[in-house]
Amino acid sequence: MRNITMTLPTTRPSLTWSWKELLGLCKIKVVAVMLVCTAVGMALATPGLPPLANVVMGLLGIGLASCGAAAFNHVIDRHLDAVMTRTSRRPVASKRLPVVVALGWAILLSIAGVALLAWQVNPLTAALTFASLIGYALIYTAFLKRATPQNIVIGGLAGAAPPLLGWVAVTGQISPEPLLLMLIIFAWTPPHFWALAIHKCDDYSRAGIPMLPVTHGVPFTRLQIWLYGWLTVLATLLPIMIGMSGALYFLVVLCLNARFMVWNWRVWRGLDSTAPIGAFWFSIRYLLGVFGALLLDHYATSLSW
Ligand code: HEM
Ligand SMILES: CC(C)=CCC/C(C)=C/CC/C(C)=C/COP(=O)(O)OP(=O)(O)O
Repeated sequence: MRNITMTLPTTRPSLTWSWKELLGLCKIKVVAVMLVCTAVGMALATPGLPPLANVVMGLLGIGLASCGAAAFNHVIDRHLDAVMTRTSRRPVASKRLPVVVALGWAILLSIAGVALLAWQVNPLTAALTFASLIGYALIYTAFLKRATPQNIVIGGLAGAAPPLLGWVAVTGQISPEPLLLMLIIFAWTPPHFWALAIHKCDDYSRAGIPMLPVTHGVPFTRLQIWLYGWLTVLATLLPIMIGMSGALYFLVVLCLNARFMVWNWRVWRGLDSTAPIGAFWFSIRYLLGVFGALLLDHYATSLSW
């Protein structure tokens, strides 16, 4: 009797855990923040409200493709993930989910997302989303991540694409404004990620991944975070300089930038061992704050017309 109860959970895999594991491949929280940036790109693309169909289908398609890219990352990185404490409990790395199932899920999500965009939104959005998917799932994950400490800088282009994708989903064309929004995320990625990489340096070292703190040391990485922090601050001021955003955005971003740079300063000066992980978590609130301010300012200006 005791034997039966102990073996039941492993011999009877049910659909319930399968769905939970499949969802676990999607990096839901990261994709959710990306979709916020996508939605802001959509909103800023037009003076009034963007067409509802483009918004719904665009967010759905870009969301599905991003989840597909994340699932590919879980499959390709399964051996590295298994070695790192932060990632070893992931579904494929821990062998709870078969590789073939995860791969099928990644392909299904990616095809569904890109096809939906091509069919219901426009071909340019589908093409750019596909390029971002390849950029993250293949170029970053399978190649750059293992090859160079600049992996996240180059790979950051794919992660920075969401506001451009949102803009193109509404207008059907690429313009300079969404490229500025992309630049904000692109410059933000190194302070976002290298702060975590310092905190998890031993993990990356053990897995043999050439992240900057592993290859060039923690003090050099702290300096890079400080410098890219300033680049991010400059990038957030560009929408004001070109007249895309106004006083409300400026005020919010001033406060956010001050806090962001205090965190980056604490990391740079190496004041305490908790600064890097604190800076990492703040970076996410910061990005949401900057994009929230862009949205608020856009509609505040529209309403006052
Ligand atoms: C190449 C670019 C990027 C790299 C290398 C990177 C790296 C990471 C890593 C390693 C984590 C920890 C994940 C975990 O423990 O599960 C993380 C978390 C996170 N990242 Fe990034 N990231 C990048 C771009 C982005 C972008 C573009 C966004 C959003 C627009 C984003 C939003 C987030 C969020 C919201 C979390 C927290 C997830 C959670 O709470 O589980 N990241 N990032
Ligand atoms: C279509 C489109 C916009 C695609 C972008 C897809 C996407 C989910 C990008 C997320 C960026 C990210 C979390 C990188 C970390 O990967 P990592 O492998 O370094 O981190 P890990 O060790 O936590 O897996």
